[in-house]
Amino acid sequence: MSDQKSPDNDKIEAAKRKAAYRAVEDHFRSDMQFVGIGSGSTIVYGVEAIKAHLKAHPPPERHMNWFVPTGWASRKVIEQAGLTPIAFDSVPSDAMLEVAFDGADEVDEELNCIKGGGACLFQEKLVACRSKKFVCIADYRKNQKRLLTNWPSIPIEVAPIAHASVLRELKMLGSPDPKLREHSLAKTGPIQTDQSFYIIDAPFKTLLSSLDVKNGADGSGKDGVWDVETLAKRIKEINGVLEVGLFYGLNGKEAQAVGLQGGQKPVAVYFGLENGEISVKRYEDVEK
Ligand SMILES: O=C(CO)[C@H](O)[C@H](O)COP(=O)(O)O
Repeated sequence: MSDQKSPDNDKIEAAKRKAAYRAVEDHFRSDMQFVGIGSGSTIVYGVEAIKAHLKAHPPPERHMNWFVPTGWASRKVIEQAGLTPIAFDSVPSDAMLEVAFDGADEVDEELNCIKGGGACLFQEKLVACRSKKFVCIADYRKNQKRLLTNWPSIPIEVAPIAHASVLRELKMLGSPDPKLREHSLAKTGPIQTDQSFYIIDAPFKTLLSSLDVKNGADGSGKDGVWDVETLAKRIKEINGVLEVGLFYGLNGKEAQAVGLQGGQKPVAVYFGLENGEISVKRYEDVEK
């Protein structure tokens, strides 16, 4: 039976909504031209907040706000709010997105994220990396010291023809039981992404951070213990993998400071808390 109306669920939804409004208040302006919109249940509140902001602060005359979706569902959310979508590949090549708002499945204390619970990780990473800044919105359940604490597995997008060999290689990397994601009605088969690819969910031991490695921990995969960056790169090397749902490395501001286009990590994560407050983790405050 669904727990859609349980008090816990109400608390979670209220936390997401509050975090979304604060993130939009801090990072959205009506004169922005290209804005990325992620996927999932939390970003729906982000779009609601953007719509409210535009109503209260209309854009300059003849100015267009374009919203770049990260998949079919995200495009629907944009359209239903009466906002104007633009496909990622229609954004002019000399333009950056001013900001991208998106959710996450889990966030660690370095702001590394697991994404892809909703199977949209490939386009979410494209959009994050084309944005001056990725701003993440989440509720208190997602806030953990290390990745794979509460969230059980890493979503990986794979070419259908390669799924069996990718499963095999993931086991060789120490994932005890990687699984092809299927529809809840199993007879309809594996779920397909917006690229018509499959998703594999691969559990691993709780991941180390880059600070752990700096402090001497071994994240090379020996005994099945990995750090976020080493594992993400190793999985991405597997033939047939399109993208891995670990967002790590530089964020947009850090990337631009060294002459790169953009980064995978958020510049800030807005967590809605159980008590109705908001906790903001900013990259400036992360111990390096
Ligand atoms: O990565 C994602 C989709 O692929 C989502 O951002 C992530 O799964 C969070 O979703 P929700 O806001 O529903 O908890």
